[in-house]
Amino acid sequence: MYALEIENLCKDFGNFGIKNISLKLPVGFILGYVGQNGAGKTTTIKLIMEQIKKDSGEIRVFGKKYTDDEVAFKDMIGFISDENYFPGTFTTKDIVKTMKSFYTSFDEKKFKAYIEKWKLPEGKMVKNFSKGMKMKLMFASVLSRETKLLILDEPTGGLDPVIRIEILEELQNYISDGNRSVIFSTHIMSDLEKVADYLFFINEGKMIFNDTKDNILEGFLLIKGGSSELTPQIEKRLIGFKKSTIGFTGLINVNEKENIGKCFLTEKPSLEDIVVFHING
Ligand SMILES: Nc1ncnc2c1ncn2[C@@H]1O[C@H](COP(=O)(O)OP(=O)(O)OP(=O)(O)O)[C@@H](O)[C@H]1O
Repeated sequence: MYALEIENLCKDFGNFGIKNISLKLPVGFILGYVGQNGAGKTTTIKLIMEQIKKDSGEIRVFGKKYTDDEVAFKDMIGFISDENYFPGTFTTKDIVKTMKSFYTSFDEKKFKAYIEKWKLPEGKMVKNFSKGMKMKLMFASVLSRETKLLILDEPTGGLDPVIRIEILEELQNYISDGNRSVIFSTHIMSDLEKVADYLFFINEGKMIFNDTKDNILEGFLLIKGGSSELTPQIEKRLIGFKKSTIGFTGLINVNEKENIGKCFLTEKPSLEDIVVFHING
């Protein structure tokens, strides 16, 4: 069984669409959902959460569809978006009251421990919290429930490096018993390098690649050569490239190495290189 299984998911908005997306996230792992602004990350997340209706396809969380049992489906999921979803006038006390009324598994003691650990002010209204404090508050509320899958839409965007690292550590703790999984969208490649086990790269609503992070890093090579070496034959083998005054750098599939000849310098790409050259290509 998979923590999250998506099969042939489609949603057409007219000028944009999610086009036949499929993915499988095994239990006990973290998947990074990557793509440019407007690539379709939030739309995919909203489709999983049934905040918008899909046109076709199947979505299962731990084997269950939303339509099997809405409450049980939502109970399994902890959702965090990059925007605070608590009313601005709420204090931590109001959050406890609300969470208790919605979720039987909400553990007030655990919540209070997070509030203390992260030094979140108890009397202050949420609207007066900083961005990092609001994000920690959402994490505290979600992590104080019994969930199996965290779905996070840019949870670390706009946060300082210290808070980002704390949050990434929480994600690793969350999956450490091997029974839970995380999917998170992000633009921050260093966060993916730190914690993601799997990567899904979406562009213009379509899947570009989807594999373990290690396979993706091993699957491509950077090649470097002089300007005159960038012949049309070489160019067509490149996934993407950039030119400089003295030469070019391009990305190839690792199994193209034999076909491009030996005159080029090769280097292992970073995740950022892989993503950027795919987009430029
Ligand atoms: N309800 C809607 N109706 C019509 N178009 C929509 C709707 N929701 C999203 N879109 C379009 O879908 C496209 C993808 O948007 P989405 O928010 O999924 O991108 P994203 O990858 O999350 O981008 P970002 O990184 O900027 O958050 C955009 O062109 C957006 O305008």
